[in-house]
Parts: sequence; structure tokens; C-alpha cells
Amino acid sequence: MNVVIIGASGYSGAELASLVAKHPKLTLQACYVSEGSLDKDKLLSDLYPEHLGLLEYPLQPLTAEAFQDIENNADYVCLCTDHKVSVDLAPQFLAMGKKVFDLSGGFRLAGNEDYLTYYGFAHEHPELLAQAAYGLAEWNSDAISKANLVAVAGCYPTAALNSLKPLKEAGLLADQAIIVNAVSGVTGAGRKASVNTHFCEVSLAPYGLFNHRHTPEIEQHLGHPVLFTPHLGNFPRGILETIYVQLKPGVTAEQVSAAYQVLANEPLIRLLGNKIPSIKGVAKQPFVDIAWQQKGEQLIVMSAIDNLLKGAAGQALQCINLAMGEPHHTGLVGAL
Ligand SMILES: NC(=O)C1=CN([C@@H]2O[C@H](COP(=O)(O)OP(=O)(O)OC[C@H]3O[C@@H](n4cnc5c(N)ncnc54)[C@H](OP(=O)(O)O)[C@@H]3O)[C@@H](O)[C@H]2O)C=CC1
Ligand SMILES: CC(=O)N[C@@H](CCC(=O)OP(=O)(O)O)C(=O)O
Repeated sequence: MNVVIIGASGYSGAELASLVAKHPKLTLQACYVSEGSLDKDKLLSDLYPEHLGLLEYPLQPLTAEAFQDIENNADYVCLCTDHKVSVDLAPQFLAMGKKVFDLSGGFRLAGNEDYLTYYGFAHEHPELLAQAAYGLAEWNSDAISKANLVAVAGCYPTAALNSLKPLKEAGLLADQAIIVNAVSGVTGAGRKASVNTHFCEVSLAPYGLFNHRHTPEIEQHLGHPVLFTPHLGNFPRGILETIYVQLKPGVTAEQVSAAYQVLANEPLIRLLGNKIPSIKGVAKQPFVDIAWQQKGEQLIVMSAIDNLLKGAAGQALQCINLAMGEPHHTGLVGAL
């Protein structure tokens, strides 16, 4: 299958380009940036020298001619672009009959009101929201394999949902909101220069209190209220979440362990029991590491992922594998 990547010069796009280029059943057809990009015509390996010899692909401007090339040659189009850019581009590629894998948040939420409230824009194509399959690979494989538009799950939600859905499905959660405290590395904010992500400015600080767009994403795909607070930390990649859960009265440790067994055979999920996960354990790895400790009806769940792999490009590749009828972890386990 021929894959094109739009936004290939960005952190998630370059990561996905490297996964596609190494995949046994995919061909990286072409890499695109915006028409006016400062990086156009550079090689991707000039920007990412760690991929010298692998990503000798020119970053092509997304011109009218590029759209024609994509229509003629691509099977799968991956959008590694800002939410609004994705909302604009996805319908154009869907109209060409392409399968679209969007890494942005442009199609993850249920309704236009959520986009106004949490994204700050009115959705231009609300009719596509119901058609998009939510790309949380381990939990939605049937819908992902059939969909023309896959909204690959967000980074913080991927860590939270994989940790909490087993408990929700087993009916172990008390009604109150779950508190999700999360720390992300700076690549989570993208490659574009900004003061907030400047080397001398980043330390450890919360942001997005009460209004981060991943709050509704987690709530909608979990079916439970959360109080989510992200933090920016001074490391390049990885997300660690510490999640405070009130269990229903009388829920035992055995019931909690049994609930997590639903993930026990998943190749990209590592259940650590009562060990402690870390950024070091997942950086540059495709896994979600999940651990928990319980005292009475209080449960603390810890979850770690690499934001660019399981939180973006790795999960996008899982979705592409599902669309091809391949095992979802092809090209991810033992291959990075
Ligand atoms: N970073 C992360 O950890 C994660 C990111 N995501 C999502 O993935 C998407 C990309 O994120 P990230 O890789 O961090 O972003 P970056 O800012 O690192 O990269 C964005 C890319 O989009 C390109 N681009 C910008 N405007 C256009 C346009 N109009 N047409 C075509 N290409 C364009 C940029 O190149 P240029 O401007 O030079 O054209 C660049 O290649 C976002 O929606 C983000 O929310 C999802 C999960 C995790
Ligand atoms: C550290 C940082 O800034 N992280 C980003 C989240 C990463 C991302 O790009 O979000 P999606 O997963 O929704 O695409 C943020 O908080 O906006």
C-alpha cells in the first residue's frame, strides 16, 4: 500500500515516515509540507539526521499538482497537521476515495459545540464527525478496520483510556470524577518555535486547567467524568499520567487485577502490576505501560507512553495495519 504523509516535517509526521519506510507491507510514496513551508524541497533526513539513509525524501509543497499526484498514486493519506488544517484537508482526500488517518483532534469529538468550546473554531465538516472511527487501536479495531476516516486518538487520552477502560468495563468505578494528572515532554507541543517551549523557559508547570481539549476526548470515549490537568516537563518525549480513582464500595484487589486481564494479551500493552512505570521505560518505545496500587477503595493508576509513538505515529500505524487486515502491531514490535 502506498502511503503519503502531509505534515511530514513535524515531530509526529517524521516519526510516522520512519515507521512507514521500515514497514514490510507499506511504501512511503511521498512527504508533504505546506505550500509556503520554509522546509520545502529539503530532505527529511536533513531535518532528522538520525534517519540519514532511511528518509531521503524531499519535503514537497502541497500544491495543486501534489493533490493530483496523491489522487493518482496514494492508497492511504496520513494527516500529521494542525486540527484546522486536517479538517480542511480530510474531505478533499476522502472525495478522492482515499483512506485518511488523521493524527489531529479534528475528528475525535462528537459535536460541533465541543469544537467551539475546546478548540476555538466552528467545525467546517460536522457531518464527518459521526463517520470517523476513533483510532484507539486496542479498543476499536472493528470500526477502524472499516472506516474511511480514522481519528487517531490523542496522546494524553491514549494513556488515560487504556488505563481506565478496563475498570469502566468491569463496572468498578464510583460515580465521582477521576483525577488525571499528566506530564508531557516538549515534543508534545510540536516542532514549531514558541516561547513556551523555548529551552530556557521550560521547567515543570501545569497548563490548560479545566479547559484542555483532551478533557472531553477522555470523557466521551470513557463515558465517565474526569478532572484532567496536563503539565509540561523538561524532557523531549514521553507522557506519564498519575490517575486517582475512587472505586465502588467493596471492590477488591482481585477484581481490579481481573479487570486488567482484558489487556493481558495485547502486544503493545505492558501490565506492570504494582511496579512503577517511567518515561525512561517507554521513550522511543511503542508501548503503554500500566501499573496500579490500591488502598481500600482508593486506586492510583500510573500510565506511561511515548507521545510520538503510542500517542501519535505508532498508534496511527496500528490503525493502518488494521485497515490492511494485518496484525495491529506489525512494524512496531521488535522493529524500532
Ligand atoms: N506531537 C505530539 O506528541 C502529538 C501530536 N499530535 C497531533 O498531530 C498533529 C501534528 O503534530 P506535530 O507533529 O506535533 O506538529 P508539528 O508542528 O511538529 O508539525 C506540523 C506539520 O504540519 C505542516 N503543515 C503546517 N501547515 C500545513 C498545511 N497547511 N498543509 C500541509 N502541511 C502543513 C508543518 O510544516 P510547515 O509548517 O513547514 O508547512 C509540519 O510538517 C497535530 O494535530 C497534533 O495535535 C497528536 C498526538 C501527539
Ligand atoms: C505538551 C503539549 O503541548 N501537548 C499538547 C498535546 C499533544 C497533541 O498534539 O495533542 P493531540 O494528541 O490532541 O493531537 C497539548 O497539550 O496541546
